[in-house]
Amino acid sequence: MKKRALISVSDKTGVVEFAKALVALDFEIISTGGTKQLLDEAGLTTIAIDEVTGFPEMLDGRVKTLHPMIHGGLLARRDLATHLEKVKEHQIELIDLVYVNLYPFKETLAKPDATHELIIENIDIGGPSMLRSAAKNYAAVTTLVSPQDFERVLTELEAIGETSLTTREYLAAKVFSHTAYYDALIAQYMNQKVGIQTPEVLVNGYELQQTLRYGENNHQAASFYRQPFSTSGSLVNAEQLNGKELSYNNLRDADAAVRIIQDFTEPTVAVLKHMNPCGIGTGTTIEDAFVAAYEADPVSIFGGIVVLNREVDAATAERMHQIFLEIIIAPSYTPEALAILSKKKNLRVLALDLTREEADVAPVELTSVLGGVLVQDLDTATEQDEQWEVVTKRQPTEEELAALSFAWKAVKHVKSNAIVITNATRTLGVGAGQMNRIGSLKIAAEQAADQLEGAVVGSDAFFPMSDSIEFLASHGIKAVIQPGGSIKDAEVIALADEHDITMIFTGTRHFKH
Ligand SMILES: NC(=O)c1ncn([C@@H]2O[C@H](COP(=O)(O)O)[C@@H](O)[C@H]2O)c1NC=O
Repeated sequence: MKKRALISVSDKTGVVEFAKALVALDFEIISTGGTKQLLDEAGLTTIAIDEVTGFPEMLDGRVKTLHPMIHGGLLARRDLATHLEKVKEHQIELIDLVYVNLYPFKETLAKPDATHELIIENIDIGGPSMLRSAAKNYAAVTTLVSPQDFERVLTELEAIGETSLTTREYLAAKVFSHTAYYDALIAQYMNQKVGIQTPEVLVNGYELQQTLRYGENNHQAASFYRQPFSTSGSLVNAEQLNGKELSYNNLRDADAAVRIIQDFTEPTVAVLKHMNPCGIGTGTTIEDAFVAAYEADPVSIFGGIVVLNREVDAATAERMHQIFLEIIIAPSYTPEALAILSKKKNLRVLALDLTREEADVAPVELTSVLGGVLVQDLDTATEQDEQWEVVTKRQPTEEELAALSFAWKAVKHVKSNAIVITNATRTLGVGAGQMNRIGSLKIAAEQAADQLEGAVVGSDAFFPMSDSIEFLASHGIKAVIQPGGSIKDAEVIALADEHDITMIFTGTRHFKH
């Protein structure tokens, strides 16, 4: 007896060739409306689904294959006499192979003018049902969701007249991932539609972007997955113009770099090491900004990641060419600049639109912990200085205010406890990740060294002790910006007044762990 294949696909790429190959292997083909029409036009003889079900396709295609004549043929266990007797009793013919791809739900969501009604119509019901029935019965049924697997299946059929159990099981695993991802997209859409922010179960789906050579260390396996709808300013959209493949650590550093630069509008360059900025500089041109970022820390830039928020010109490229760098990220490069940077074959050069996407809902980030994930809104807050409060008697000068604004934008991107010492155009000292605040302050001050005259300090969280103020006073610092909110605020303010220091409270904390 001939074997039976059921083919019902929305994306019809390659389906004619696949069906022809199956027919040549002595399969008969059952098919639904549009798919059948295409196959018939290609000269194949196929069986209409309603011939099998005895029911017309109805309700605008909402009901076509949802029928015991189909699901019985897919689900019946071939090793159980009772099952085989039952299908025989109901004249259900067994189906051996299924190729289904689903209504384009994701593609519909991506259309800017898609109505809710259209989106709902693009939820496939019959397709996933068939895939699940067939995949559950992988002991006997071969299930395909993608042309990727045509070759493997056809090769086995040609060689031994059937697919191997290993292949059927592998394909079933793919199917269940495929339908789960499809449903995750539907769940996400519906949650967003009705405003469920904290669903009972979290079913985010991701698509493989690339496998990585290894993770943080070379004994750790790693891969990179992208969200279904990647946002602009995200590394998944970066075009690599030169250099070695990005590693796990590169991706994390590059991501941190993109986050920093998105908070700056004027020509700005940030240099990072291990996800912390070692220098941030601004200028009237991108070359000026690079010089400022370089001068911020000419030592740590060695092996660093550089992100620039303007097109890279030849002059800036020439400066960067003089230094050993890991990655350069910018929106674009002049041909001359790219030619200069490409002289180093390992230097990773990425072109990326750095604009932060305006989202309808707050973008969230997931952080894994042992046994779960934490979900939070991205820290996209960039406070307006009108909301800031000068809590000391001394008011900032205009120049100090510009420097404090810069310091506040910079310190947000430094690991806590974070202290930056800056002027209005660049960082002078960065104290990152120390276990006490004064420790970070001392590191930043040591780096700023003889540049403290007129410099200001930014602190990502409040000063829990007045010792930091004593330190600032003894180093001649005259202006500080911090969130405020400590039980010792009054003491800290009084001490700042005593030393004629200006202090601004922003009211917003920027911890970064
Ligand atoms: N309702 C059903 O019984 C049903 N059975 C199959 N489909 C889908 O219909 C599509 C193919 O339709 P056509 O062959 O008419 O172009 C496939 O994406 C398949 O997943 C169905 N449609 C949606 O649920």
